[in-house]
Amino acid sequence: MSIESNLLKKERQNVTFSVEELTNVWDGGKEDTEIRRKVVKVFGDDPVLKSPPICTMTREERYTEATRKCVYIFRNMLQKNGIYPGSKEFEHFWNAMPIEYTLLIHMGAFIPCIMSFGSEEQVAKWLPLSANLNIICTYAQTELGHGSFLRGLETEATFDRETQEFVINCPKVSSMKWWPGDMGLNANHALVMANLIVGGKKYGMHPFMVQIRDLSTHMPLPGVTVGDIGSKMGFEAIDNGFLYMKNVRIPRENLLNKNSEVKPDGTYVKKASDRLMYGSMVNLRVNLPKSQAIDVLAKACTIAIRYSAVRRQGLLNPGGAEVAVLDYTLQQHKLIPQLATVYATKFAGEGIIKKHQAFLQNMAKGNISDLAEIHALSASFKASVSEQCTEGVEVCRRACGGHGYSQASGLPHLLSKVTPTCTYEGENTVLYLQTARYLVKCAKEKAADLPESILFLVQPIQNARGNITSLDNLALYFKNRAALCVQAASKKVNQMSNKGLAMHEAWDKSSVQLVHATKAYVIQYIFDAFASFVKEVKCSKSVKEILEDLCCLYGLHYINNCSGDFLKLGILTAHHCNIAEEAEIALLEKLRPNAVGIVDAFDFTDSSMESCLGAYDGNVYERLFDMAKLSPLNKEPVHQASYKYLRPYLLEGRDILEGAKSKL
Ligand SMILES: CCCCCCCC(=O)SCCNC(=O)CCNC(=O)[C@H](O)C(C)(C)COP(=O)(O)OP(=O)(O)OC[C@H]1O[C@@H](n2cnc3c(N)ncnc32)[C@H](O)[C@@H]1OP(=O)(O)O
Ligand SMILES: Cc1cc2nc3c(=O)[nH]c(=O)nc-3n(C[C@H](O)[C@H](O)[C@H](O)COP(=O)(O)OP(=O)(O)OC[C@H]3O[C@@H](n4cnc5c(N)ncnc54)[C@H](O)[C@@H]3O)c2cc1C
Repeated sequence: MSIESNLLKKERQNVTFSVEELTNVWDGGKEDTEIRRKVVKVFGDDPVLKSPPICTMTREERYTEATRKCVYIFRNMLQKNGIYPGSKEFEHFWNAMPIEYTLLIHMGAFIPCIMSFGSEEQVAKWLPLSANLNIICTYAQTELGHGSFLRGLETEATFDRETQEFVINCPKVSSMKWWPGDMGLNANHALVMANLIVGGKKYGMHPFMVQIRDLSTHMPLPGVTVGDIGSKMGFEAIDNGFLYMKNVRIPRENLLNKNSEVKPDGTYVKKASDRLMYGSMVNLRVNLPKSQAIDVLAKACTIAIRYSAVRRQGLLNPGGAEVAVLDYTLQQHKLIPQLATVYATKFAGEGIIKKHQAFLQNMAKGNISDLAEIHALSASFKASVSEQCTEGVEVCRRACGGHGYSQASGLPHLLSKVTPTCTYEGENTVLYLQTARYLVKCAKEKAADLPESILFLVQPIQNARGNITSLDNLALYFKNRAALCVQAASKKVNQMSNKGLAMHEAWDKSSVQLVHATKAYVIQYIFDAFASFVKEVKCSKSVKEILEDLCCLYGLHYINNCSGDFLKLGILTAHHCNIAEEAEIALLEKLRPNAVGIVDAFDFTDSSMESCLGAYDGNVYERLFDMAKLSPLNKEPVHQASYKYLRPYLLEGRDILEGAKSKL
């Protein structure tokens, strides 16, 4: 056993709680852990899913491998192993997926869309075809020229009454669909969001099923120009695409018509609120943060904390032995708060998923009264979590020094996976502004008209009592800050508009405060949800203590990072801030011996991380060396490029050196 492996073994001996029990809490119960492990094992044991490490493959190889594996998974594996939508196993299968996958938009965005936009007959037609991969469909909303401002989308679907068809056109280069995943190479259909035009009248954005490739040859159909948009910062395996359509004709029945319909005579019938057109985005904003951001930060923490426990660098005591970098308070201050973020956002996110499920059940009965609340909550939650996780992964990467820059650490891959969560499914600033719009409206309402999650906005400010670092008091500081920030931002908008500025101008000039206030609102939501979870969870005293400490750390770290705000608003005094700073350092010291245990409890397999720094055995140096040997550049002892371009000068050098030698 290497020295590094021994060091991790010792760390594990010092852990003061049951790692297995914390894993159960993380998974949602013992039974869930068993199911997750069963699914992970099925995937891990299957030889068809083995590939070379991703950092040794080209983009084309990565796309090919990911597509090969996903077709096998969705067509064979899931059915063979009883992993059906709606089953507990299905909930865990994204967790077991290979490190790179395609068909995510087809399975994760298109299929839910067909269920929410399609009539019963349309669902009966398209769902089995897509579930069996007989068709591959992308979600084509964003265009080259517009992504955020959906009323600006330019693609048109014009009704031709004679032929009972819609004619799809992208009038300009800027109107072509750009970015959708699975679209460039794999998709043969696209769910196209286009402006409906009937009899010269525009009815706004509607969803249309458009076939874009021939089902036998896979060649683009007439009028369709489609392809991959090229290399990106990450997502190398995914064929994000462009789609340019000129006079592409589709049958009238291909307008997904659960919410609105065009009759054969051209009559437009609206069956439900326009807002439901945005429902697919709410669905993804609720469900994506866990797999695409929170789990990514959890993996980055696992890598950085295990590595920091084996990496020896420098001395704490002059004359003493070299210490693990995790023993430095500053390293703890970088990494342990990231662990707190993982826990806080995961448990707060579960609350939002439950709220969304309740909303969907009500919607099925025709009640959409909670739509505004769930939209505001999911928009700001997605924005805040993606920001916190992106910043956290970069902190973890840099905390690994030089090796964190190497693809072999797995950290650059994680960073490039989490960064676009700030952009896709709604650019974060745009989403914060959506929530701000709701908060400003709520700030003017009477308490009786508000949902419980927002009541604090209009209630009198309460003073904290007793221990200033108790979870109850921390929750109160966050609530008071959110209420004061939202009230101040609303007041600013009103004052400017009272002074004569048009409402849109007053809004724009107040937008910095509005986004700030929205961030304050969502952080109070996350903290409150995590603190409530910690209070209610049934577990041993030792595991509860870990959770309480992480929750307290999440609150203190945030407060200490923006104490100016709490001071400015009169929520905390300078004396409180000093106590909060000391309390954070004390918590870091307390959590340090359990840090490896806490990341072990995430229970990631080595193959799910592909990291030389983060493997369970801690054998970092040998793994780095083995991975370097696999680099395609090391295939031959002499690389053609060095030989071809450098050799003439090397020969000159040789002659000079040999001449020099002979002169000596
Ligand atoms: C692993 C990789 C996975 C990658 C998956 C990525 C998939 C994608 O990225 S798909 C593309 C996603 N695109 C987006 O999310 C676009 C983001 N843009 C928006 O959401 C815009 O803010 C948008 C469209 C709402 C603005 O539209 P606009 O018509 O100007 O709205 P606006 O006037 O601000 O609001 C109109 C009303 O609708 C409401 N509303 C807006 N969005 C929603 C929503 N999603 N749900 C419910 N209500 C909504 C507003 O609250 C407002 O209500 P009210 O009038 O009562 O205040
Ligand atoms: C990896 C990836 C995958 C994607 N997958 C899909 C997909 O499958 N399907 C799909 O349809 N799309 C997809 N997209 C597109 C994505 O949804 C859009 O890029 C996103 O919605 C942002 O829109 P935009 O690019 O137009 O940004 P822009 O809106 O142009 O943003 C540029 C800047 O303008 C600012 N800005 C914009 N509006 C305002 C405002 N009102 N007030 C203040 N500031 C503002 C933004 O904050 C930002 O700083 C994907 C994108 C990526 C990166």
